[in-house]
Amino acid sequence: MMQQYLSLKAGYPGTLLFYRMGDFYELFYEDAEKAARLLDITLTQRGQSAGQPVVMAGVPFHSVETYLARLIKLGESVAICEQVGDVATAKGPVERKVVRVVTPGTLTDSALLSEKSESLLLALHQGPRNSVGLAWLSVTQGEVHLAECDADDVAEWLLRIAPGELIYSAGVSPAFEQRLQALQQGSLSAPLSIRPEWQFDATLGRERLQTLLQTASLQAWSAQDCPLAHAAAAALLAYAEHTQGRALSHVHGLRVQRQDEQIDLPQTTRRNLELVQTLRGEDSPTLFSLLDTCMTGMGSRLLKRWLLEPPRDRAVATARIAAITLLRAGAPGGSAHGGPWQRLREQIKGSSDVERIVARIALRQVRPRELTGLAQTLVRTATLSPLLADSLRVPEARADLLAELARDLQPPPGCGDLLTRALLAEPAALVRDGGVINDGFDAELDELRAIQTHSDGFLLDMEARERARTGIGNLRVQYNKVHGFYIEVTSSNLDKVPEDYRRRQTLKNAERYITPELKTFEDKALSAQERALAREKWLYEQLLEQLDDFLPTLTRHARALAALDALCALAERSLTLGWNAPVFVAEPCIAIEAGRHPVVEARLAENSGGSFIANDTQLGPRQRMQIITGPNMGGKSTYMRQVALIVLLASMGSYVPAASCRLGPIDAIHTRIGAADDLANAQSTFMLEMTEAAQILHAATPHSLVLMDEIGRGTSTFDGLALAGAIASQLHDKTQAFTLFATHYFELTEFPSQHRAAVNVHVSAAETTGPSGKGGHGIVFLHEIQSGPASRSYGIQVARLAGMPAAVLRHAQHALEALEQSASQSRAQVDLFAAPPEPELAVPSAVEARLAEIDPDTLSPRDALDALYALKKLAHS
Ligand SMILES: Nc1ncnc2c1ncn2[C@@H]1O[C@H](COP(=O)(O)OP(=O)(O)OP(=O)(O)O)[C@@H](O)[C@H]1O
Repeated sequence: MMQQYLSLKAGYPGTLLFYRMGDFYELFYEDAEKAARLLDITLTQRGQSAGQPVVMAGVPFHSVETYLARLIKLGESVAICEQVGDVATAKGPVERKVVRVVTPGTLTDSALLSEKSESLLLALHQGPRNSVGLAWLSVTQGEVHLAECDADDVAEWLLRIAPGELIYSAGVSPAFEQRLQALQQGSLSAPLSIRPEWQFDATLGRERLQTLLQTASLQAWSAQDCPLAHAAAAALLAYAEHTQGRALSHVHGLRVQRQDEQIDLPQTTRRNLELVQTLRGEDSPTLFSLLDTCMTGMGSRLLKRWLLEPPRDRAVATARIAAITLLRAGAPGGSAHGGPWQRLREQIKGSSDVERIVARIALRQVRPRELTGLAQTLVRTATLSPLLADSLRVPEARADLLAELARDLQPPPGCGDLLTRALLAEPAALVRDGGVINDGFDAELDELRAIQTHSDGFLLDMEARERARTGIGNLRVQYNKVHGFYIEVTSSNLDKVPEDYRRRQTLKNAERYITPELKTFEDKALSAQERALAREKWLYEQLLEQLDDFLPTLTRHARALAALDALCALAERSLTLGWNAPVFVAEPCIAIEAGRHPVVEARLAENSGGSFIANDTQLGPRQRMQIITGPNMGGKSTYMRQVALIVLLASMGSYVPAASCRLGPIDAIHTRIGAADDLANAQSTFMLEMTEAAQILHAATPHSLVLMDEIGRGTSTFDGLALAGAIASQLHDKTQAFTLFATHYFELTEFPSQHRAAVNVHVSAAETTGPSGKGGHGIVFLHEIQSGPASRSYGIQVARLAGMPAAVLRHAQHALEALEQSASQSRAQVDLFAAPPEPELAVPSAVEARLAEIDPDTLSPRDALDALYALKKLAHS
């Protein structure tokens, strides 16, 4: 057995091998030690192999899911090795095989997956000239994504895609590998797996994709010209198939993602705007947790994708908004109830996760109860298509989104019927136990089952006959799993036992016997049971084969169901939260009337902390920048974020929390908002602040929205002020992005007087007489954005609100007055925003000129070395 184990294990190095032995999965040697440490299970020793005691640890098979979940969470992979041979006939150890490998990026088991997010596997291929190919997929989803990018942008792509596991070639350069490892130890928590270099082959990748999609060319997906991504796809598919133990026959979709197709939402923006996670790393309250009232996991996952991947092209958002308008229509008096969305949602409610079930059918991992769930869902969703057509009067031929969904929502004919005929209404959890296939579906199974059913009658009959024959009134004929059939006679009646009874078992107060007649019956009944089980297994496999034909239609059905669910959620939100449809225009602008921050507003409503004060925003070619001042706690951050959230919601195709919103083209939302030190990456607050600001200055365009919150505050006043002024000038003059620039530097309120496209606005606050007339002044935040600069900063008043001791406040007030006096005498002579003198026109040095002539890609190693010596010489000459 150890030989068998070791040869299986050799195929799965670096993976924990769960070796099935009876009711346990056992692990041996290092695997056992590792599992014992990670799972806190007992390590034992048994027997000897090659003269050494065998170290082992095991987990019971019925609770394997719990252990798997814990290991996967820790980034481990597990190979599941089952007994596949016949235990009864096996000579030596029964045949075993690894049936699947469970890895963090290729999960398919509903118990291991999060309902609301995808588990993604991503392959990276390092190409020549600083370029990289990416390919990724969710095994439960049926779509492969491809992309190519610059090596410098890989981190941003990876953080955006957030894969659960990352694979790369053993042939990447050490520098590339180091970068990946640094990233993994930082913000990307995905485990890394190294695969052999030959698996990253572009031609192989293209062929594999073509086979999956059953086409001769990838042209229809505009995916023919990305060889680096093809190479990544080759390794991706090989690995995914290796883990599942079979081909991914349900993968029928392909998408090439290009950097300029989506609105760029860098990782900092996602974090700062708390889109799917709060700054503390919790799931709520976030924009997504507020939006997600979907009825199904598929709907939630799709909604999240819409939120995080808004396209730049407005066609998709326009179609979704039009669909939401139709779904809301007819709600009496604009109330939150009674629109078509509500009737549709009642039907969607309780639907199974068709998308994942489809994948599990294709991978032969589906459980009987998932299939009955699918059958019930198909019955429910069969009503959706006519309901959509009816309530919206959407003619089938119309080309809008809802009409398209209505078409795709028609369940594949015959599929539900096949499932209902084939499966019992409440089947057993596992096919292994039998009790899955419906009566009347298969004549042979029915016959085998009949033998078992008739056995009850036979036993009663025999019991009566034997009682009469022996005169033992309490004689019983029974069956149990361990001992089979037997006749039980209590001790007091043993003298009446006839000759032909053979003893089978002795109990405390009784004896159990078998007779030739009972033995013959037992053989027949038990073999019928065994044959029925085998027949059921076979029928189940046949059923899955038949279901394969429905997979493409079921995939479309699942997508349509998810999309309708997400649209209904957006319709419901828009009514419940009082949102309005945005309008897209061609000219660059962000014009918002009475905008609100949806999450802060909801929180205020929940805690009955007063109502949210709505604010307008006007940004356009003539007014591209707002310098926002006002007291701490006044609402500057809230205002800036609300503008970004409204822009994002509109771009994903949702109604928005504003009375009206006109939006021009947007290519990115950048944010620089103070957060905690990134200690893990050894960056100080100020370093991080400057790094993020620099990235924004490089990436932003006139179509970007930029949020800058208190830039420069991480260093000394003069440094900070000087940098903030210079950054504002760059954004205004060169980048020309729509910019919201909140600051506590009063000096910056001078900025608009010298920059035509900038204006001052401030959040208003009112001073009140101090609490209970004790002197000093209090402050009331009005949270209203008004034009012009703030008159003062109120820092000391806010400190008073925070409970600062009175002595400290008096001290601070005194110092403030002195500072203000000296500042007013010395300021004004400095022009913060004057452009610096141009640096002398630099003539390229001899070294630079020589460098420009070199093309590294055409150099042999020898030439490169020569060039290096030549450069060094030039530098010293
Ligand atoms: N428009 C508004 N209506 C109602 N309450 C608001 C509004 N804006 C902000 N608030 C409340 O004020 C609190 C503080 O707002 P915010 O953090 O935006 O202030 P800030 O001006 O950025 O402060 P600081 O300068 O200290 O960072 C919010 O948590 C929210 O409860």
